[in-house]
Amino acid sequence: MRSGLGLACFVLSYGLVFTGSFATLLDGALYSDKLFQTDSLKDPGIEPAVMVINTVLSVMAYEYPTEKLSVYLSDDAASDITFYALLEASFFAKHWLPFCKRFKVQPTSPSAYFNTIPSSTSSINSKQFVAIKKLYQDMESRIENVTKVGQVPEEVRLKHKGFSQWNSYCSRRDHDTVLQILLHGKDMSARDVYGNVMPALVYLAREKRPHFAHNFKAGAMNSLIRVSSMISNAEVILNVDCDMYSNNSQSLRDALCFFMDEVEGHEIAFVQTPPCFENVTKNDLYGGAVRVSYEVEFPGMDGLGGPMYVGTGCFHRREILCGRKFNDQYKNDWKSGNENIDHMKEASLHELEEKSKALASCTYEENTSWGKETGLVYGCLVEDVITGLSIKCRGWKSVYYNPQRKAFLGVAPTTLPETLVQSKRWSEGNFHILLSKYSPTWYAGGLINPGLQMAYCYYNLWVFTSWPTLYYCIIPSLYLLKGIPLFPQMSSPWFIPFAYVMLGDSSYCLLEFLWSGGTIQGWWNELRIWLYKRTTSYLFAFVDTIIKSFGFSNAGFAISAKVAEENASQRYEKDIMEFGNSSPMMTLLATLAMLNLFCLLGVLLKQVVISEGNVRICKTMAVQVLLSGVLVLINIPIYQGLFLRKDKGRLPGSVAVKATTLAISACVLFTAFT
Ligand SMILES: O=c1ccn([C@@H]2O[C@H](COP(=O)(O)OP(=O)(O)O[C@H]3O[C@H](CO)[C@@H](O)[C@H](O)[C@H]3O)[C@@H](O)[C@H]2O)c(=O)[nH]1
Ligand SMILES: [Mn+2]
Repeated sequence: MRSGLGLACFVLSYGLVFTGSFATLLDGALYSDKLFQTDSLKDPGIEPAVMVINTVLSVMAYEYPTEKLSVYLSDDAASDITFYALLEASFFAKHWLPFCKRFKVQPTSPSAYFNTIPSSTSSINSKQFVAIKKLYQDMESRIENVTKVGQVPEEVRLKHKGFSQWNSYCSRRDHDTVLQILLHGKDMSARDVYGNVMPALVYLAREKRPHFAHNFKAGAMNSLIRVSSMISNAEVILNVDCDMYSNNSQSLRDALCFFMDEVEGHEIAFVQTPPCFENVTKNDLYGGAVRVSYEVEFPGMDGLGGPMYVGTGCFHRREILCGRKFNDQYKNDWKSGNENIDHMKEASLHELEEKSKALASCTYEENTSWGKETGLVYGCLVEDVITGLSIKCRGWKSVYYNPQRKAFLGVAPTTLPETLVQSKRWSEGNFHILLSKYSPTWYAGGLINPGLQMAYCYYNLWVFTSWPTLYYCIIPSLYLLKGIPLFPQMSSPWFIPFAYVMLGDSSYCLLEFLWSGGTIQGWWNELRIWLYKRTTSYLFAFVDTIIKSFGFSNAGFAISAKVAEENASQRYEKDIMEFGNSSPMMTLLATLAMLNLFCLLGVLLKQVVISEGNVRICKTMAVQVLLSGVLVLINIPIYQGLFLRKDKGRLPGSVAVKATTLAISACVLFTAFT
């Protein structure tokens, strides 16, 4: 394979602290006890610097000609601690990269590597292993100390000119662009310990001002696209979230092969790898692995023009991301790429920095097509999916690349509230696409494959599934309590279609799940999450979208937490569900669980008291009993969380009171007045 293509890796980070405008009341309530408190520099933060640099180091160590590789870190919190960590990483990389090359290290994220390879069984020369591990641990503890203190020590600040850029810094939402080229081929000192060229390494915190929308991740990506076009202008861009690391140092070459394919390569805009997570447990309590999507749905879409762009672990062709329309002439157009930066060849690094800084200013995009036709599309909570769709509508295809050794591994949410908030963001974003300019229902018609149109709709219509699900969680149980059958009797032929749908659907889903590598317990857990997402996330996303469309609030990107406190992690490992707050979402879930419990208990009690025997109820209302029964069984973790557990992750007493009162009132009112 020709190794001529340049690659820019974008690592996106929100930095050490939680920032950004929180828009919705619902999110606000949900996050109030967890995230708002992290708004202090001393907090370990939701995206720890050590995690971020591990991502950076893992992509720097790709098996690829280093002079063609540049890595950009976007720090949306503009934290000097993250900058300090990156500076440390740039020194450590001088040892780490040659070590990875020499011993074919996998994964190339040092922390993941040291965690997976116990030193005793290592086949690697143990002296070198011990030495590099020590270097890493020393660096890690220095960074952790600085994070704990919340301040970079004065003597370190004085040693690197980059820190002076924080002199004019006001707050995370109000600061100049901070840009520092830490490693670059032009700089003779940017060599590893054996004197080899290293990949370029750039720190960027784009300018932010209170009165300018920063457009969250999409805004950060667009700044990176521009800044990198000045510094390296590589033809291919890879973007990785800071909570993922490269787990397969070959995957970059493989991905580029798709673009360079002589027959179809010219049609391909991006190559998406599945987001996989290293922290999902065997039975995947929160359904974080999204198995069926990545093992069944995405390969399906691959046959219809290619999968969606899902934001991380995706290789893009720069020009196409910047708005280029498809035409057949695009073939073999690779060489034209780097003319743009030829004129920069003579410039000094300082000049490069200054020129690039201007591209990350918050006024740069005014009256331009950035965020509309150029770069990532703004205004949608799943900026990636809408951007991918817009690219497809311009005539391009994409490729799904799912190598055996996963290309990237990340962190999935480890609590129920986080899972539900993330899913709310996704479903809200997807609903937004349905209503947007690029709606697959009308705009995309004729532009993309009808099958792909349907696939997009499948995701875009998520929010609507909340209504039937809520109906089935409430109404049949209430009618059961009242003694009114809603479904055909078991002896009636009309029962057959119901039985067919119930059995057919659940056994098909189960098989699909097992086939995708899951366990039976995992399927049951996923069924629970399926239910919880539909009754809370999707409902709240729907309501929020309506409220927003009347202009009452703006969309906000609720960042997913990346670290959990010690006890919570232990519970996570043991598959004990973590609730831990009294948000409206938790109250709603608890109320539905209590309602079903009361209805089922009520009806059983009636059977005992009015000794008509169990025969009648089984005959006339079997489906309702089954439905309530399954709902009660699936909600067992909620009952435990409400009444049996004492740890911090349980449901608070106030939720128990609210849920019980609401559920009893619903039962009483329903039986009395209908
Ligand atoms: O204003 C922002 C907000 C987020 N990010 C970064 O965006 C990434 C994704 O954010 P995260 O909180 O981790 O969200 P997830 O729910 O884990 O992300 C999934 O969903 C997002 C869309 O909702 C996609 O963009 C992501 O790629 C996908 O992994 C992280 O690296 C963040 O640092 C920014 O740089 N700036
Ligand atoms: Mn994430």
